[in-house]
Amino acid sequence: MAAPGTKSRLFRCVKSILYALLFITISILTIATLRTFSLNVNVGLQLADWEKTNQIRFDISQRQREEVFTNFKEAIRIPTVSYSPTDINATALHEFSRLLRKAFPTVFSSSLVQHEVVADYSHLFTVQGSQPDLVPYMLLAHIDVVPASESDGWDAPPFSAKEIDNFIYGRGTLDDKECVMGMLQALEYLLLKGYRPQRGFYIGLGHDEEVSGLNGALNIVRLLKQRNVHLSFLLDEGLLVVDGVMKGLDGPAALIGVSEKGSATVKLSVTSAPGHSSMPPRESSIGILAAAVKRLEDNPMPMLFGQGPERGTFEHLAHKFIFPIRFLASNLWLFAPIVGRLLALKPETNAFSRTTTAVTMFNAGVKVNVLPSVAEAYVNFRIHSAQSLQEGVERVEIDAVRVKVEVVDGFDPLPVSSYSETSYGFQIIKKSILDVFPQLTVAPGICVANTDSRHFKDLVADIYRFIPIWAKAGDAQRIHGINERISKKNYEDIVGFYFTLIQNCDVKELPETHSGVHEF
Ligand SMILES: CCCCCCCC/C=C\CCCCCCCC(=O)NCC(=O)O
Ligand SMILES: [Zn+2]
Ligand SMILES: [Zn+2]
Repeated sequence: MAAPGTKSRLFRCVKSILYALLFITISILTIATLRTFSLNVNVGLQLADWEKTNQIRFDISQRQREEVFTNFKEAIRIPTVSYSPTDINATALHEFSRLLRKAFPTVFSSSLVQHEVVADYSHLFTVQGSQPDLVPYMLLAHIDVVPASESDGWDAPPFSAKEIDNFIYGRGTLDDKECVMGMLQALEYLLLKGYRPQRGFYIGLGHDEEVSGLNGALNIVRLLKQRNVHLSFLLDEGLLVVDGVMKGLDGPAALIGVSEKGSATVKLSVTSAPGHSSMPPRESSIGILAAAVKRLEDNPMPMLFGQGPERGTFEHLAHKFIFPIRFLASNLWLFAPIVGRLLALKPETNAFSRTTTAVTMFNAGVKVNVLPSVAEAYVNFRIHSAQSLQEGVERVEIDAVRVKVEVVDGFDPLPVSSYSETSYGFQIIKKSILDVFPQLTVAPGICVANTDSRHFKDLVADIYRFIPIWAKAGDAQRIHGINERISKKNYEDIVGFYFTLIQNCDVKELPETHSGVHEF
Protein backbone atom coordinates (compact mmCIF):
# COMPACT_ATOMS: atom_id res chain seq x y z
CA MET A 1 0.00 0.00 0.00
CA ALA A 2 1.33 3.49 -0.94
CA ALA A 3 2.44 5.68 1.95
CA PRO A 4 0.06 8.57 2.77
CA GLY A 5 1.16 11.64 0.78
CA THR A 6 2.66 9.61 -2.09
CA LYS A 7 -0.65 9.69 -3.93
CA SER A 8 -1.05 13.43 -3.56
CA ARG A 9 2.62 13.97 -4.63
CA LEU A 10 1.93 11.85 -7.72
CA PHE A 11 -1.22 13.85 -8.40
CA ARG A 12 0.69 17.16 -8.07
CA CYS A 13 3.41 15.84 -10.37
CA VAL A 14 0.91 14.79 -13.10
CA LYS A 15 -0.83 18.17 -12.73
CA SER A 16 2.45 20.04 -13.19
CA ILE A 17 3.27 18.01 -16.29
CA LEU A 18 -0.18 18.72 -17.74
CA TYR A 19 0.21 22.46 -17.03
CA ALA A 20 3.65 22.44 -18.65
CA LEU A 21 2.25 20.67 -21.74
CA LEU A 22 -0.63 23.14 -21.90
CA PHE A 23 1.81 26.05 -21.63
CA ILE A 24 4.03 24.63 -24.39
CA THR A 25 1.01 23.98 -26.65
CA ILE A 26 -0.36 27.49 -26.13
CA SER A 27 3.09 28.99 -26.77
CA ILE A 28 3.54 26.99 -29.99
CA LEU A 29 0.06 27.92 -31.19
CA THR A 30 0.67 31.59 -30.35
CA ILE A 31 3.98 31.64 -32.24
CA ALA A 32 2.41 29.80 -35.18
CA THR A 33 -0.56 32.17 -35.27
CA LEU A 34 1.66 35.25 -35.01
CA ARG A 35 3.82 33.96 -37.86
CA THR A 36 0.73 33.26 -39.94
CA PHE A 37 -0.41 36.86 -39.70
CA SER A 38 2.97 38.59 -39.65
CA LEU A 39 4.74 36.74 -42.48
CA ASN A 40 5.11 39.40 -45.00
CA VAL A 41 2.64 39.90 -47.69
CA ASN A 42 5.09 40.80 -50.40
CA VAL A 43 8.77 40.16 -49.89
CA GLY A 44 11.66 41.87 -51.64
CA LEU A 45 11.64 44.66 -54.19
CA GLN A 46 8.26 45.66 -55.57
CA LEU A 47 7.43 47.63 -58.72
CA ALA A 48 6.95 50.75 -56.59
CA ASP A 49 10.60 50.57 -55.54
CA TRP A 50 11.78 51.12 -59.13
CA GLU A 51 12.21 54.46 -60.79
CA LYS A 52 10.30 54.99 -64.02
CA THR A 53 12.45 54.60 -67.14
CA ASN A 54 11.73 55.62 -70.70
CA GLN A 55 11.24 52.23 -72.19
CA ILE A 56 10.03 51.37 -75.66
CA ARG A 57 6.54 49.94 -75.19
CA PHE A 58 5.72 46.56 -76.66
CA ASP A 59 3.14 47.84 -79.13
CA ILE A 60 2.94 45.75 -82.24
CA SER A 61 0.74 46.28 -85.27
CA GLN A 62 -1.82 43.76 -86.49
CA ARG A 63 0.54 42.83 -89.33
CA GLN A 64 3.36 42.22 -86.85
CA ARG A 65 1.05 40.16 -84.64
CA GLU A 66 0.31 37.92 -87.60
CA GLU A 67 4.03 37.70 -88.35
CA VAL A 68 4.72 36.69 -84.71
CA PHE A 69 2.34 33.73 -85.01
CA THR A 70 3.44 32.77 -88.53
CA ASN A 71 7.07 32.58 -87.40
CA PHE A 72 6.17 30.59 -84.29
CA LYS A 73 3.99 28.12 -86.19
CA GLU A 74 6.75 27.55 -88.76
CA ALA A 75 9.12 26.73 -85.90
CA ILE A 76 6.65 24.21 -84.45
CA ARG A 77 6.23 22.52 -87.86
CA ILE A 78 9.92 21.62 -88.08
CA PRO A 79 10.36 18.23 -86.32
CA THR A 80 13.65 18.90 -84.52
CA VAL A 81 13.27 15.70 -82.50
CA SER A 82 16.18 14.32 -80.44
CA TYR A 83 16.01 10.58 -79.68
CA SER A 84 19.51 10.12 -78.26
CA PRO A 85 22.81 12.03 -78.36
CA THR A 86 23.64 10.17 -81.59
CA ASP A 87 20.13 10.23 -83.03
CA ILE A 88 19.10 13.79 -83.74
CA ASN A 89 17.29 15.15 -86.79
CA ALA A 90 20.07 16.95 -88.70
CA THR A 91 17.80 17.81 -91.64
CA ALA A 92 15.26 19.47 -89.38
CA LEU A 93 17.97 21.32 -87.45
CA HIS A 94 19.36 22.73 -90.74
CA GLU A 95 15.87 23.76 -91.76
CA PHE A 96 15.46 25.46 -88.39
CA SER A 97 18.65 27.47 -88.98
CA ARG A 98 17.20 28.65 -92.30
CA LEU A 99 13.93 29.61 -90.57
CA LEU A 100 15.79 31.76 -88.00
CA ARG A 101 17.51 33.71 -90.79
CA LYS A 102 14.25 34.20 -92.66
CA ALA A 103 12.13 35.11 -89.60
CA PHE A 104 14.57 37.54 -87.99
CA PRO A 105 16.31 39.45 -90.84
CA THR A 106 17.13 42.47 -88.66
CA VAL A 107 18.84 40.34 -85.99
CA PHE A 108 20.97 38.66 -88.66
CA SER A 109 21.92 41.89 -90.43
CA SER A 110 22.42 44.23 -87.45
CA SER A 111 25.96 45.48 -86.85
CA LEU A 112 25.22 45.11 -83.12
CA VAL A 113 24.72 41.36 -83.37
CA GLN A 114 27.34 38.74 -84.11
CA HIS A 115 25.91 35.33 -85.02
CA GLU A 116 27.83 32.06 -84.86
CA VAL A 117 26.81 28.47 -85.51
CA VAL A 118 28.21 26.21 -82.79
CA ALA A 119 28.64 22.43 -83.17
CA ASP A 120 26.83 22.50 -86.54
CA TYR A 121 23.30 23.20 -85.27
CA SER A 122 23.47 25.34 -82.12
CA HIS A 123 23.58 29.13 -82.25
CA LEU A 124 25.29 31.89 -80.30
CA PHE A 125 24.25 35.53 -80.74
CA THR A 126 26.49 38.16 -79.17
CA VAL A 127 24.69 41.47 -78.79
CA GLN A 128 26.99 44.41 -78.22
CA GLY A 129 26.18 46.86 -75.44
CA SER A 130 27.07 50.54 -75.63
CA GLN A 131 28.58 50.44 -72.11
CA PRO A 132 31.32 47.81 -71.98
CA ASP A 133 31.75 48.25 -68.19
CA LEU A 134 28.34 46.62 -67.62
CA VAL A 135 28.75 42.85 -67.15
CA PRO A 136 26.73 41.05 -69.84
CA TYR A 137 24.03 38.47 -69.17
CA MET A 138 22.78 35.49 -71.15
CA LEU A 139 19.44 34.15 -72.38
CA LEU A 140 19.37 30.44 -73.13
CA ALA A 141 16.88 28.15 -74.89
CA HIS A 142 16.88 24.98 -76.96
CA ILE A 143 15.70 24.08 -80.43
CA ASP A 144 15.25 20.33 -80.08
CA VAL A 145 12.12 18.61 -78.81
CA VAL A 146 11.18 15.19 -77.47
CA PRO A 147 9.39 12.75 -79.82
CA ALA A 148 5.63 12.97 -80.27
CA SER A 149 3.21 10.62 -81.97
CA GLU A 150 -0.29 11.57 -83.05
CA SER A 151 -1.44 8.04 -82.23
CA ASP A 152 -0.89 8.77 -78.51
CA GLY A 153 -4.14 10.73 -78.64
CA TRP A 154 -3.30 14.28 -79.71
CA ASP A 155 -6.23 16.50 -80.71
CA ALA A 156 -4.05 17.86 -83.55
CA PRO A 157 -0.98 16.39 -85.27
CA PRO A 158 2.01 17.27 -83.05
CA PHE A 159 3.97 19.01 -85.82
CA SER A 160 0.99 20.80 -87.38
CA ALA A 161 0.86 23.97 -85.23
CA LYS A 162 -2.89 23.72 -85.70
CA GLU A 163 -4.99 26.38 -83.99
CA ILE A 164 -7.88 25.21 -81.84
CA ASP A 165 -9.82 27.73 -79.74
CA ASN A 166 -6.97 30.26 -79.82
CA PHE A 167 -4.38 27.71 -78.73
CA ILE A 168 -1.51 26.64 -80.98
CA TYR A 169 -0.95 22.88 -80.65
CA GLY A 170 2.36 21.17 -81.18
CA ARG A 171 5.47 19.60 -79.71
CA GLY A 172 7.72 22.44 -78.58
CA THR A 173 4.99 25.02 -77.94
CA LEU A 174 5.86 24.85 -74.20
CA ASP A 175 9.30 23.22 -74.37
CA ASP A 176 11.08 25.21 -75.71
CA LYS A 177 10.35 26.88 -79.04
CA GLU A 178 8.21 29.58 -77.41
CA CYS A 179 11.42 30.64 -75.72
CA VAL A 180 13.70 30.33 -78.79
CA MET A 181 11.31 32.25 -81.02
CA GLY A 182 10.06 34.58 -78.27
CA MET A 183 13.47 36.01 -77.39
CA LEU A 184 14.60 36.46 -81.02
CA GLN A 185 11.25 38.00 -81.98
CA ALA A 186 11.63 40.48 -79.11
CA LEU A 187 15.17 41.36 -80.22
CA GLU A 188 14.01 41.73 -83.84
CA TYR A 189 11.34 44.29 -82.85
CA LEU A 190 13.64 46.13 -80.45
CA LEU A 191 16.27 46.54 -83.16
CA LEU A 192 13.61 47.62 -85.66
CA LYS A 193 12.52 50.30 -83.20
CA GLY A 194 16.09 51.60 -83.06
CA TYR A 195 16.92 50.19 -79.62
CA ARG A 196 20.56 49.91 -78.73
CA PRO A 197 21.31 47.99 -75.50
CA GLN A 198 23.60 49.53 -72.92
CA ARG A 199 24.41 46.17 -71.34
CA GLY A 200 25.65 43.55 -73.78
CA PHE A 201 24.11 40.10 -73.78
CA TYR A 202 24.26 36.66 -75.34
CA ILE A 203 21.50 34.48 -76.72
CA GLY A 204 22.41 30.78 -76.78
CA LEU A 205 20.28 28.19 -78.56
CA GLY A 206 21.25 24.57 -77.92
CA HIS A 207 20.25 21.77 -80.31
CA ASP A 208 20.45 18.68 -78.04
CA GLU A 209 19.12 19.73 -74.62
CA GLU A 210 16.61 16.88 -74.54
CA VAL A 211 19.43 14.35 -74.79
CA SER A 212 22.09 15.94 -72.54
CA GLY A 213 23.24 19.22 -74.13
CA LEU A 214 26.73 17.76 -74.37
CA ASN A 215 27.21 18.95 -77.95
CA GLY A 216 25.22 22.17 -78.07
CA ALA A 217 25.25 23.94 -74.71
CA LEU A 218 28.58 22.50 -73.64
CA ASN A 219 30.30 23.79 -76.78
CA ILE A 220 28.76 27.22 -76.28
CA VAL A 221 30.22 27.15 -72.75
CA ARG A 222 33.65 26.18 -74.13
CA LEU A 223 33.57 29.08 -76.57
CA LEU A 224 32.62 31.60 -73.88
CA LYS A 225 35.31 30.25 -71.55
CA GLN A 226 37.95 30.55 -74.29
CA ARG A 227 36.88 34.17 -74.68
CA ASN A 228 37.11 34.73 -70.94
CA VAL A 229 33.49 35.88 -70.82
CA HIS A 230 31.99 36.79 -67.44
CA LEU A 231 28.24 36.85 -67.01
CA SER A 232 26.17 38.65 -64.41
CA PHE A 233 23.35 36.08 -64.67
CA LEU A 234 21.79 33.55 -67.01
CA LEU A 235 18.11 32.91 -67.73
CA ASP A 236 16.93 29.59 -69.16
CA GLU A 237 13.69 27.59 -69.37
CA GLY A 238 12.45 25.81 -66.24
CA LEU A 239 9.66 27.12 -64.06
CA LEU A 240 6.58 29.05 -65.03
CA VAL A 241 3.43 30.79 -63.84
CA VAL A 242 1.18 28.46 -61.86
CA ASP A 243 -2.53 29.25 -61.79
CA GLY A 244 -4.70 26.69 -60.02
CA VAL A 245 -1.95 24.07 -60.25
CA MET A 246 -1.76 23.81 -56.50
CA LYS A 247 -4.92 23.53 -54.43
CA GLY A 248 -5.26 26.24 -51.84
CA LEU A 249 -3.00 28.77 -53.57
CA ASP A 250 -5.18 31.82 -54.07
CA GLY A 251 -4.28 33.48 -57.38
CA PRO A 252 -1.48 32.92 -59.86
CA ALA A 253 2.19 32.95 -58.94
CA ALA A 254 5.39 33.12 -60.97
CA LEU A 255 8.08 30.73 -59.81
CA ILE A 256 11.66 31.57 -60.76
CA GLY A 257 13.83 28.47 -60.57
CA VAL A 258 16.89 29.23 -58.44
CA SER A 259 18.19 25.70 -58.65
CA GLU A 260 17.40 22.38 -60.28
CA LYS A 261 17.31 18.84 -59.03
CA GLY A 262 20.10 16.37 -59.72
CA SER A 263 19.58 13.33 -61.90
CA ALA A 264 20.61 9.68 -62.04
CA THR A 265 19.82 7.18 -64.75
CA VAL A 266 20.18 3.61 -63.57
CA LYS A 267 20.09 0.54 -65.80
CA LEU A 268 18.71 -2.66 -64.26
CA SER A 269 19.19 -5.98 -66.02
CA VAL A 270 18.47 -9.64 -65.36
CA THR A 271 19.95 -12.44 -67.43
CA SER A 272 18.68 -16.03 -67.60
CA ALA A 273 19.16 -19.01 -69.87
CA PRO A 274 17.27 -18.71 -73.16
CA GLY A 275 15.26 -21.72 -74.30
CA HIS A 276 11.91 -23.06 -75.46
CA SER A 277 8.82 -21.36 -74.03
CA SER A 278 7.16 -24.77 -73.57
CA MET A 279 9.57 -25.55 -70.71
CA PRO A 280 9.80 -22.30 -68.73
CA PRO A 281 11.61 -21.93 -65.40
CA ARG A 282 9.55 -20.90 -62.38
CA GLU A 283 10.77 -17.30 -62.71
CA SER A 284 11.68 -15.54 -65.95
CA SER A 285 14.17 -12.69 -66.35
CA ILE A 286 11.15 -10.49 -67.10
CA GLY A 287 9.36 -11.59 -63.91
CA ILE A 288 12.41 -10.99 -61.71
CA LEU A 289 12.99 -7.55 -63.23
CA ALA A 290 9.31 -6.62 -63.04
CA ALA A 291 9.29 -7.50 -59.31
CA ALA A 292 12.40 -5.35 -58.73
CA VAL A 293 10.82 -2.42 -60.57
CA LYS A 294 7.54 -2.80 -58.68
CA ARG A 295 9.44 -2.77 -55.39
CA LEU A 296 11.13 0.48 -56.40
CA GLU A 297 7.79 2.07 -57.24
CA ASP A 298 6.20 0.82 -54.02
CA ASN A 299 8.98 2.30 -51.90
CA PRO A 300 9.42 5.97 -52.83
CA MET A 301 12.57 7.77 -51.70
CA PRO A 302 12.34 9.50 -48.29
CA MET A 303 10.38 12.70 -47.84
CA LEU A 304 12.78 15.68 -47.74
CA PHE A 305 10.28 18.51 -48.05
CA GLY A 306 11.51 21.72 -46.47
CA GLN A 307 15.19 20.87 -46.68
CA GLY A 308 15.79 22.44 -50.11
CA PRO A 309 14.85 25.63 -52.02
CA GLU A 310 11.19 24.50 -52.05
CA ARG A 311 11.07 25.85 -48.49
CA GLY A 312 11.62 29.40 -49.84
CA THR A 313 8.79 28.90 -52.34
CA PHE A 314 6.26 28.10 -49.64
CA GLU A 315 7.48 30.82 -47.31
CA HIS A 316 7.25 33.43 -50.09
CA LEU A 317 3.78 32.24 -51.05
CA ALA A 318 2.49 31.55 -47.52
CA HIS A 319 0.27 34.64 -47.48
CA LYS A 320 -1.34 33.57 -50.76
CA PHE A 321 -2.65 30.29 -49.38
CA ILE A 322 -6.15 29.94 -47.99
CA PHE A 323 -6.68 28.75 -44.42
CA PRO A 324 -5.73 26.26 -43.02
CA ILE A 325 -2.92 25.78 -45.57
CA ARG A 326 -1.71 29.31 -44.83
CA PHE A 327 -1.25 28.32 -41.20
CA LEU A 328 0.77 25.25 -42.24
CA ALA A 329 2.85 27.03 -44.93
CA SER A 330 3.71 29.89 -42.54
CA ASN A 331 5.03 27.42 -39.99
CA LEU A 332 7.17 24.94 -41.85
CA TRP A 333 9.42 24.74 -38.77
CA LEU A 334 6.52 22.77 -37.28
CA PHE A 335 4.46 21.44 -40.16
CA ALA A 336 6.97 20.60 -42.94
CA PRO A 337 6.27 16.84 -42.61
CA ILE A 338 2.51 17.42 -42.97
CA VAL A 339 2.88 19.81 -45.93
CA GLY A 340 5.28 17.34 -47.56
CA ARG A 341 2.71 14.56 -47.25
CA LEU A 342 0.00 16.76 -48.77
CA LEU A 343 2.29 17.65 -51.68
CA ALA A 344 3.07 13.99 -52.27
CA LEU A 345 -0.54 13.43 -53.35
CA LYS A 346 0.04 14.94 -56.83
CA PRO A 347 2.95 14.11 -59.17
CA GLU A 348 3.85 17.72 -59.97
CA THR A 349 4.08 18.70 -56.30
CA ASN A 350 5.44 15.35 -55.07
CA ALA A 351 8.47 16.22 -57.21
CA PHE A 352 9.25 19.06 -54.75
CA SER A 353 9.28 16.74 -51.78
CA ARG A 354 11.67 13.96 -52.56
CA THR A 355 13.98 12.29 -55.03
CA THR A 356 11.54 10.91 -57.59
CA THR A 357 11.71 7.48 -59.21
CA ALA A 358 10.52 7.06 -62.80
CA VAL A 359 10.78 3.77 -64.66
CA THR A 360 11.02 5.04 -68.23
CA MET A 361 12.17 2.11 -70.40
CA PHE A 362 11.63 -1.65 -70.18
CA ASN A 363 12.90 -4.01 -72.87
CA ALA A 364 12.89 -7.81 -73.10
CA GLY A 365 12.07 -10.66 -75.40
CA VAL A 366 12.36 -11.24 -79.12
CA LYS A 367 9.69 -13.83 -79.94
CA VAL A 368 6.58 -15.31 -78.29
CA ASN A 369 8.01 -18.84 -78.02
CA VAL A 370 11.59 -17.95 -76.97
CA LEU A 371 12.49 -17.44 -73.33
CA PRO A 372 14.20 -14.05 -73.06
CA SER A 373 17.87 -14.22 -72.12
CA VAL A 374 17.93 -10.66 -70.86
CA ALA A 375 15.47 -8.12 -69.53
CA GLU A 376 16.53 -4.50 -68.97
CA ALA A 377 14.89 -1.44 -67.50
CA TYR A 378 16.00 2.17 -67.13
CA VAL A 379 15.04 4.14 -64.07
CA ASN A 380 15.39 7.91 -64.03
CA PHE A 381 15.76 9.51 -60.60
CA ARG A 382 15.55 13.28 -60.07
CA ILE A 383 17.53 14.00 -56.95
CA HIS A 384 16.23 16.32 -54.25
CA SER A 385 18.51 19.24 -53.33
CA ALA A 386 19.08 17.85 -49.85
CA GLN A 387 20.71 14.71 -51.30
CA SER A 388 23.80 14.12 -53.41
CA LEU A 389 23.90 11.88 -56.46
CA GLN A 390 25.77 9.28 -54.42
CA GLU A 391 23.30 9.38 -51.51
CA GLY A 392 20.42 9.02 -53.96
CA VAL A 393 21.98 6.07 -55.75
CA GLU A 394 22.91 4.36 -52.47
CA ARG A 395 19.25 4.37 -51.48
CA VAL A 396 18.16 2.42 -54.56
CA GLU A 397 16.87 -0.85 -53.07
CA ILE A 398 17.44 -3.68 -55.50
CA ASP A 399 17.95 -7.41 -55.13
CA ALA A 400 21.57 -7.08 -56.25
CA VAL A 401 22.10 -10.86 -56.35
CA ARG A 402 19.79 -11.36 -59.29
CA VAL A 403 19.52 -7.85 -60.73
CA LYS A 404 22.56 -6.06 -62.13
CA VAL A 405 22.56 -2.35 -61.33
CA GLU A 406 24.60 0.15 -63.38
CA VAL A 407 24.58 3.92 -62.98
CA VAL A 408 24.54 5.10 -66.60
CA ASP A 409 24.85 8.81 -65.87
CA GLY A 410 24.02 11.39 -63.28
CA PHE A 411 24.89 14.61 -61.56
CA ASP A 412 24.35 16.35 -58.24
CA PRO A 413 21.58 18.89 -57.64
CA LEU A 414 22.64 22.32 -58.88
CA PRO A 415 23.80 25.13 -56.55
CA VAL A 416 21.18 27.61 -55.35
CA SER A 417 21.38 31.01 -57.08
CA SER A 418 20.89 34.19 -55.07
CA TYR A 419 17.40 35.61 -54.67
CA SER A 420 17.80 38.37 -52.11
CA GLU A 421 16.88 42.05 -52.52
CA THR A 422 20.40 42.69 -53.79
CA SER A 423 20.45 39.89 -56.32
CA TYR A 424 20.62 41.67 -59.69
CA GLY A 425 19.44 38.86 -61.97
CA PHE A 426 16.61 37.70 -59.71
CA GLN A 427 15.27 41.21 -59.14
CA ILE A 428 15.50 42.21 -62.83
CA ILE A 429 13.62 39.05 -63.84
CA LYS A 430 11.08 39.69 -61.08
CA LYS A 431 10.54 43.29 -62.22
CA SER A 432 10.14 42.16 -65.83
CA ILE A 433 7.52 39.62 -64.76
CA LEU A 434 5.62 42.26 -62.77
CA ASP A 435 5.89 44.81 -65.62
CA VAL A 436 4.05 42.40 -67.90
CA PHE A 437 1.87 40.64 -65.29
CA PRO A 438 1.35 43.02 -62.33
CA GLN A 439 -1.19 40.63 -60.79
CA LEU A 440 1.41 37.95 -60.05
CA THR A 441 3.21 37.07 -56.86
CA VAL A 442 6.81 36.15 -57.60
CA ALA A 443 8.64 33.48 -55.61
CA PRO A 444 11.83 31.45 -55.90
CA GLY A 445 11.38 27.82 -56.88
CA ILE A 446 13.17 24.59 -57.62
CA CYS A 447 13.13 23.30 -61.20
CA VAL A 448 12.24 19.62 -60.96
CA ALA A 449 13.49 18.89 -64.49
CA ASN A 450 16.92 19.63 -65.93
CA THR A 451 18.03 22.30 -68.34
CA ASP A 452 21.01 23.20 -70.50
CA SER A 453 21.84 25.91 -67.96
CA ARG A 454 23.51 23.32 -65.74
CA HIS A 455 26.46 23.25 -68.15
CA PHE A 456 27.07 26.93 -67.32
CA LYS A 457 27.49 26.44 -63.57
CA ASP A 458 31.26 27.12 -63.62
CA LEU A 459 30.82 30.18 -65.79
CA VAL A 460 28.11 32.02 -63.87
CA ALA A 461 26.92 31.79 -60.26
CA ASP A 462 23.41 33.13 -60.74
CA ILE A 463 21.38 30.89 -63.01
CA TYR A 464 17.59 31.34 -63.20
CA ARG A 465 15.02 29.11 -64.86
CA PHE A 466 11.78 30.77 -65.88
CA ILE A 467 9.50 31.38 -68.86
CA PRO A 468 6.15 33.13 -68.36
CA ILE A 469 4.15 30.12 -69.57
CA TRP A 470 0.75 30.39 -67.91
CA ALA A 471 0.13 26.86 -66.56
CA LYS A 472 -3.32 25.87 -65.32
CA ALA A 473 -4.28 22.59 -63.66
CA GLY A 474 -3.22 19.69 -65.89
CA ASP A 475 -0.99 21.77 -68.16
CA ALA A 476 2.26 20.51 -66.60
CA GLN A 477 1.39 17.05 -67.98
CA ARG A 478 1.38 18.45 -71.53
CA ILE A 479 5.15 19.04 -71.30
CA HIS A 480 6.69 15.91 -72.91
CA GLY A 481 3.09 14.58 -72.97
CA ILE A 482 0.13 14.83 -75.33
CA ASN A 483 -1.63 17.99 -76.49
CA GLU A 484 1.28 20.32 -75.73
CA ARG A 485 -0.14 23.74 -76.59
CA ILE A 486 0.08 27.44 -75.83
CA SER A 487 -2.55 30.14 -76.09
CA LYS A 488 -1.84 32.87 -78.66
CA LYS A 489 -2.19 35.48 -75.93
CA ASN A 490 0.40 33.66 -73.80
CA TYR A 491 2.89 33.47 -76.67
CA GLU A 492 2.49 37.18 -77.40
CA ASP A 493 3.06 37.91 -73.69
CA ILE A 494 6.23 35.82 -73.77
CA VAL A 495 7.58 38.00 -76.61
CA GLY A 496 6.55 41.06 -74.54
CA PHE A 497 8.35 39.65 -71.50
CA TYR A 498 11.70 39.32 -73.32
CA PHE A 499 11.14 42.75 -74.93
CA THR A 500 10.77 44.22 -71.42
CA LEU A 501 13.52 42.15 -69.80
CA ILE A 502 16.17 43.14 -72.36
CA GLN A 503 15.45 46.82 -71.69
CA ASN A 504 15.30 46.33 -67.90
CA CYS A 505 18.80 44.85 -68.01
CA ASP A 506 20.10 48.31 -68.94
CA VAL A 507 19.48 49.33 -65.32
CA LYS A 508 22.94 49.65 -63.81
CA GLU A 509 22.11 49.12 -60.17
CA LEU A 510 19.14 47.89 -58.20
CA PRO A 511 17.13 50.45 -56.21
CA GLU A 512 16.97 50.48 -52.43
CA THR A 513 13.81 48.90 -51.12
CA HIS A 514 11.24 51.39 -49.77
CA SER A 515 8.63 48.84 -48.85
CA GLY A 516 10.24 48.03 -45.51
CA VAL A 517 9.52 44.33 -45.82
CA HIS A 518 12.30 41.84 -45.52
CA GLU A 519 13.35 38.58 -47.06
CA PHE A 520 13.24 35.48 -44.90
C1 LIG B 1 3.24 26.30 -55.19
C2 LIG B 1 3.84 25.28 -55.96
C3 LIG B 1 3.12 24.85 -57.22
C4 LIG B 1 3.98 23.93 -57.94
C5 LIG B 1 3.62 23.54 -59.29
C6 LIG B 1 4.85 23.30 -60.08
C7 LIG B 1 4.56 22.85 -61.40
C8 LIG B 1 5.81 22.68 -62.17
C9 LIG B 1 5.42 22.32 -63.49
C10 LIG B 1 6.20 22.11 -64.50
C11 LIG B 1 7.64 22.17 -64.53
C12 LIG B 1 8.05 21.77 -65.89
C13 LIG B 1 9.50 21.91 -66.11
C14 LIG B 1 9.75 22.00 -67.58
C15 LIG B 1 11.20 22.09 -67.90
C16 LIG B 1 11.51 21.17 -69.01
C17 LIG B 1 12.97 20.92 -69.14
C18 LIG B 1 13.24 19.55 -69.72
O1 LIG B 1 12.42 18.90 -70.30
N1 LIG B 1 14.47 19.06 -69.54
C19 LIG B 1 14.86 17.73 -69.89
C20 LIG B 1 14.84 16.83 -68.73
O2 LIG B 1 14.71 17.24 -67.58
O3 LIG B 1 14.94 15.61 -68.95
ZN1 LIG C 1 13.24 22.08 -72.41
ZN1 LIG D 1 12.00 18.95 -72.36
